[in-house]
Amino acid sequence: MKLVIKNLSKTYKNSVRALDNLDLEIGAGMFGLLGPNGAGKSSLMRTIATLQKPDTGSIYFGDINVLEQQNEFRKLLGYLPQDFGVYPNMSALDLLHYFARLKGVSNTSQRKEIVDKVLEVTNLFEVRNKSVSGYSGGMKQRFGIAQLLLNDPKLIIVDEPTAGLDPAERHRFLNVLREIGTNNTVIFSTHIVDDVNELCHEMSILNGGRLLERNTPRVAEQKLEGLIWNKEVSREEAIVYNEQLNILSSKYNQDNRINIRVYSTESLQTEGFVQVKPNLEDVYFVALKKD
Ligand SMILES: Nc1ncnc2c1ncn2[C@@H]1O[C@H](COP(=O)(O)OP(=O)(O)OP(=O)(O)O)[C@@H](O)[C@H]1O
Repeated sequence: MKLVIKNLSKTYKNSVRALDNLDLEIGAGMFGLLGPNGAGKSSLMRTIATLQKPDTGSIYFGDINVLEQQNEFRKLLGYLPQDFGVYPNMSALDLLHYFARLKGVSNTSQRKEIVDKVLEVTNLFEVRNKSVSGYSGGMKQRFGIAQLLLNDPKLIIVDEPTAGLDPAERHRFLNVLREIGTNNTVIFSTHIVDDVNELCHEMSILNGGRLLERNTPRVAEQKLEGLIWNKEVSREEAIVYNEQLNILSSKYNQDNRINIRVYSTESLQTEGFVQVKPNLEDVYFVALKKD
């Protein structure tokens, strides 16, 4: 089923326009919503999850009018918010059985089957008898996924799930998402470019409540072919180039020199720059700069 968003706008009481006439269509698979802090990602996610109302616009999931038929839509939705509250001192197994009962799975053997399955998918089966309140950040995030999978959602929304995870936990988490993304529509927001790179077959960049780029990560990179230049410079040179050129990123290397990546439609070869293969970070920074 397709998610179709049209003309979505939201201005908060403090006059911040968090969503600005946004149009978006998302089909099956893993969709990455990439944007800096304050871009409006959570506002969009909360609006789709029917937790807040937009000022204008419509959202359809298949034939369901999301803003009008909230109860029907929520049965198909799994939502993992950016922060969720504190968990009680209960094991993952007991908590999932409890949630499953709340969701109406009253048959014991059926419930056991569902709970065991979501524990397997999220790689928590081994630690199912440990208290969730004692889980690491990554395990808690995976538990969040386990509990949203209980009612077999058709649309899954995860809002910045990898923020604050260490690299190993981040990878474990991304692997779980990859698994569930093969059979579902998953919208995944993040400010980490590599998350999208590793995971998403389609992506969009959000800034100031507007969508800047909608593409597959690879096609977005190809569009910058020939336009990205790299040079290793001193700190002083970097300051000068910063005045003259469109620097996308500057990274110190081990010799305390700086690799600058520049976007330029004109050749910078005579300046000693080397043309490099565009990456998704370039795509992201070019889109934000042009905005
Ligand atoms: N309830 C609210 N009341 C007023 N302003 C808000 C509210 N929620 C968000 N905002 C503002 O709206 C803008 C978009 O915020 P939002 O949380 O949607 O962005 P985000 O992309 O999720 O950012 P982050 O990565 O920091 O979570 C920001 O300027 C934020 O300060």
